[in-house]
Amino acid sequence: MFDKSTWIQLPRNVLVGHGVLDELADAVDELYLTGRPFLVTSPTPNDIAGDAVRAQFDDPASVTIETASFESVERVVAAAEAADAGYLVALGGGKVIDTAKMASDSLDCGFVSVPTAASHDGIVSGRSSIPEGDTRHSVAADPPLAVVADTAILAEAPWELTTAGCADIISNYTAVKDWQLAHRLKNVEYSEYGGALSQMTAEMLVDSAESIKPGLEESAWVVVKALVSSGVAMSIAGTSRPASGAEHLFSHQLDRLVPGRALHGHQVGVGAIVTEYLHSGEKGEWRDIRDALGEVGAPTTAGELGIDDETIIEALTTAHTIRDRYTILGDGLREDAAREAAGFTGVI
Ligand SMILES: NC(=O)C1=CN([C@@H]2O[C@H](COP(=O)(O)OP(=O)(O)OC[C@H]3O[C@@H](n4cnc5c(N)ncnc54)[C@H](OP(=O)(O)O)[C@@H]3O)[C@@H](O)[C@H]2O)C=CC1
Ligand SMILES: O=C(CO)COP(=O)(O)O
Ligand SMILES: [Zn+2]
Repeated sequence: MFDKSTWIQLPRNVLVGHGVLDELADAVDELYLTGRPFLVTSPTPNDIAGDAVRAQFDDPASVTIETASFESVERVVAAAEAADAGYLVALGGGKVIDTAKMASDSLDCGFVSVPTAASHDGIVSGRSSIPEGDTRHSVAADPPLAVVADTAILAEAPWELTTAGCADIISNYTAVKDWQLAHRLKNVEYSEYGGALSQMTAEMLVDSAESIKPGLEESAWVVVKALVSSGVAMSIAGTSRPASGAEHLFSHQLDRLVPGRALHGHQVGVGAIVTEYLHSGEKGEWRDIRDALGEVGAPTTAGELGIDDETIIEALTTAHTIRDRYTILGDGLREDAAREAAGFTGVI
């Protein structure tokens, strides 16, 4: 008997372009949402666009969070319940969107994603990435009902946020390789569509790398479209596997060892250089990854991340413990192998 089934959830409206923030209320109207709008944001995004969002709604309520954590999710849920919120509007970077995504799931209400930085591919994904103690959960959560990505705001954000988004996309190369490896060795379910879309998204971004330059709004356009596409790949796959492999485990471990030191996208990019070396060896494609990162202006070394060599080695040798996700790291990278890989690739 044929017994496969799948449920792919995607946003209904995706608005990307100059000034689309002004169309937020129209995009929300189209969704037939009812009740009081509740804005979830963080300090900088609130300063940049909080008032512009609030001005479009009657009687909005809001909360500001500082970290992506289960405590923040609980705080948002409690504040939204107290405000009798009908739906959430997430205005900010990855931590705000992940927190609002989980809170809306818990509140059983819809949410709308309004990214202020083209820094990560969680903008439309059906996953939340939340750290807890020694581990980091990739939690299934309904994706946004709509995404409103104003390229005027994204282009004004510090350039490093955009290069972090590029690196999060470039890391799809190694994430897909890890997923295919886990499929072959551990029979992990693999989605051809999810894998192909993720890989194609990385290829298209790298092919456009020349046009990704600071000060050009078109760069924000190219990058945010790739981030949307990568998020769709995760939604198709029903897992973050298309966009998160060993390079992400390495970055999550860095978040524990040296919290807040470097951006998520920058860390996963440097991680991808090393894990590509582990996949394909000295003559392999790690140079292509490094050069693609370099071309968009993302870090390629520990020094550029502002992280010392020993912390890089500790993260590489312990990354496999972060979660039960089989990758090229297997049951752990030996310290001498980690030094060889990071040294040969020039990461340390
Ligand atoms: N769910 C998923 O599928 C995915 C989730 N992620 C997660 O997303 C997070 C990374 O996202 P990222 O956006 O890098 O991290 P943050 O949300 O922490 O944002 C990074 C910094 O940028 C600031 N900021 C945001 N917008 C602007 C702006 N327009 N101008 C100036 N500063 C701005 C933030 O300010 P402030 O401090 O005030 O917030 C913050 O200091 C990680 O937690 C990662 O795990 C990443 C990829 C996929
Ligand atoms: O960052 C992600 C994809 O870019 C997903 O994060 P996780 O590794 O927590 O699933
Ligand atoms: Zn990522």
